[in-house]
Amino acid sequence: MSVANVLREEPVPAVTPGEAPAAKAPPLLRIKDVRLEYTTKTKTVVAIDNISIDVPDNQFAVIVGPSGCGKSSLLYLVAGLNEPTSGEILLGNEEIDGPGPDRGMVFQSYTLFPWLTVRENVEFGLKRRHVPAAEREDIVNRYLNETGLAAFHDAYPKQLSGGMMQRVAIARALANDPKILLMDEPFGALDSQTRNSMQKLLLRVWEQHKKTVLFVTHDIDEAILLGDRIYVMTARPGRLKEEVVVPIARPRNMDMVMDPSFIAVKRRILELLKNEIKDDDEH
Ligand SMILES: Nc1ncnc2c1ncn2[C@@H]1O[C@H](COP(=O)(O)OP(=O)(O)OP(=O)(O)O)[C@@H](O)[C@H]1O
Repeated sequence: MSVANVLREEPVPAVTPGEAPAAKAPPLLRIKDVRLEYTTKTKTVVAIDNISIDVPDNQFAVIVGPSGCGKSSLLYLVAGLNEPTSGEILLGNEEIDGPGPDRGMVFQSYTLFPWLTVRENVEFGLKRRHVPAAEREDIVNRYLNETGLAAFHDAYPKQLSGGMMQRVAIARALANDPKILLMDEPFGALDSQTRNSMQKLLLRVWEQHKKTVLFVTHDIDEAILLGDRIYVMTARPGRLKEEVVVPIARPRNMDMVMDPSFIAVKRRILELLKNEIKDDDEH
């Protein structure tokens, strides 16, 4: 559901969110005073301004914000695909200065290698790191099973639906055992039914591994369903408006979208976004 759609929903009674269990682990990801400018021939655009975020280990962190506020740009900085104009980003205690296998990426667009089978795609990073064949096979089989792909292990990407391709992308990212999974609207191109089943799958897989995730989405329901904490950004230049902790117990499922605690969090996020969405068309 888009932000605009959510904003048109009927009002619901106000409910105060309860306290979430405090995150005990120290931050795995530290984004410190980050500013990002894009300079083109004619102008300089400040995409992100002075963002500081600490994501604790084993947390599912979600970024929401108006279109063009710098969500993908922030994820690309964490991925090491671009550098901040100022500020720094630390993973563990190390400053990020380029892409690395400690970060697994899943994008909205399909990024599988078309010439490799499902199995070979999932195996790709393991092979590059010279993981022994028997171990590789165990790891790949495990993730193929967990993502429901075992029966399709010999298929090529062009034979798969969008949802199936994203399953492969998730399995491929997890097989490398990254410290953090970076997901940029991974279900944004899927129809709503496939999207729901992918959310279910991701919840199931995440409950199992509790891998730290940084997930970008426009979909507020998706953010609350998946996230432990949601970072709400302002319109461009993107700044952190508020960190909203999601006080909803796990395991979670789709039925929870009608729970008072879910609705209370949604109201809070919509309130935070209300003044930001107005500028949407300018980007
Ligand atoms: N390579 C680039 N050169 C110049 N400007 C850019 C570049 N990439 C992004 N921008 C601008 O930076 C701002 C942030 O873009 P970004 O894609 O990070 O936002 P977003 O929040 O992910 O947007 P959306 O929700 O629409 O996907 C936008 O105004 C965009 O036009």
